[in-house]
Amino acid sequence: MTRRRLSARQIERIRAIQERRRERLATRPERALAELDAEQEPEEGRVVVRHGANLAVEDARGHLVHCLARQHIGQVVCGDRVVWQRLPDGQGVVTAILPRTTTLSRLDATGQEKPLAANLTQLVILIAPQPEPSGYLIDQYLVAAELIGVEAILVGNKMDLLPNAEERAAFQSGFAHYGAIGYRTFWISLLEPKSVEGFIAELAGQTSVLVGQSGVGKSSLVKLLLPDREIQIGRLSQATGLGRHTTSATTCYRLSGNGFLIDSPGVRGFRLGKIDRDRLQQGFREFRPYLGRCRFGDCRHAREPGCVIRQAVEDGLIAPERLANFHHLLAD
Ligand SMILES: Nc1nc2c(ncn2[C@@H]2O[C@H](COP(=O)(O)OP(=O)(O)OP(=O)(O)O)[C@@H](O)[C@H]2O)c(=O)[nH]1
Ligand SMILES: [Zn+2]
Repeated sequence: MTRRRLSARQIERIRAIQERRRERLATRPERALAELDAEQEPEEGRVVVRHGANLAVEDARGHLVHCLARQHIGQVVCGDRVVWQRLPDGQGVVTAILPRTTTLSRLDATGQEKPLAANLTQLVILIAPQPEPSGYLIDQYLVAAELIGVEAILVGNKMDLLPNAEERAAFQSGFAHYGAIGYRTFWISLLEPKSVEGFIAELAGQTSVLVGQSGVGKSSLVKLLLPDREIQIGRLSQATGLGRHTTSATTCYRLSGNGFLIDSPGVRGFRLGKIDRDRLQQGFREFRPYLGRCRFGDCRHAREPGCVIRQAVEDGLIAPERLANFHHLLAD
């Protein structure tokens, strides 16, 4: 899980190419399009579906092109910004992956990191009163978000199951410590459309990924967010020749309110891989001001004397359940 930034030069170069293309398209569209095709000059695009070796790339004009990737350029994933070239038959070949800002990865059977999606900006963690939430799982997702370098928001769904105000307040107070360390929290019910508005506004301008336990309402939420999902899939299938496989493929959907949702069974089932103590404690954002200040450099914040993290828990500055989950993750 890595975060890399584009250099100022790279950004400048991409801007210049985009600007030139926009100018040509605006002033002499016929000529510009003919030129593009005739020259088959490398273009930039975004991978919106990946299914095995098959890719659907959205070009600068918003058209979809069925592409295959050139060998040895690395694993291309959904959300990647790529350089591609049109072949005489109208299909394309991806020749390079542009630097990623963020990467969501999983560990494969051999323990190697395999990218699942790229350039996401936000992890949406869905919970509900039923099935009973697991703080342990929430903390795993939060650690992953921290290490990937994306925002995380916590969304409590099915609040209609707690119509009683006291019950609802009691449930919500179990997650107050997340708000206290800066994670935004939303309480919604898909049965009450008004309750979802504030949360939906958080998706604007972001590339979000939705995760959570089975049964919390992920599919239902996707249906609400993407009323045109079937149409988008149909369009992708048709334009790319990928067929209905696109329902199981990782797909970058366009949200109506200016944003993207990257979704697939694989992405929904994403779990934190194995990580060492140093990275793990970096993943607990409220620990960071204390790191390196314990008496022992390799302090595991358990029974060691002079542990500033445990002291912070005793002083009420760090939630005890967060430290407990840190230990649990460390032991796993
Ligand atoms: N009462 C209530 N039920 C809901 C709400 N949202 C979803 N559900 C129901 O919860 C059940 C599970 O929803 P799904 O959308 O299938 O959950 P999921 O997270 O996609 O589950 P998996 O596919 O197993 O990962 C369904 O019966 C939904 O109708 C809600 O806001 N309130
Ligand atoms: Zn310590």
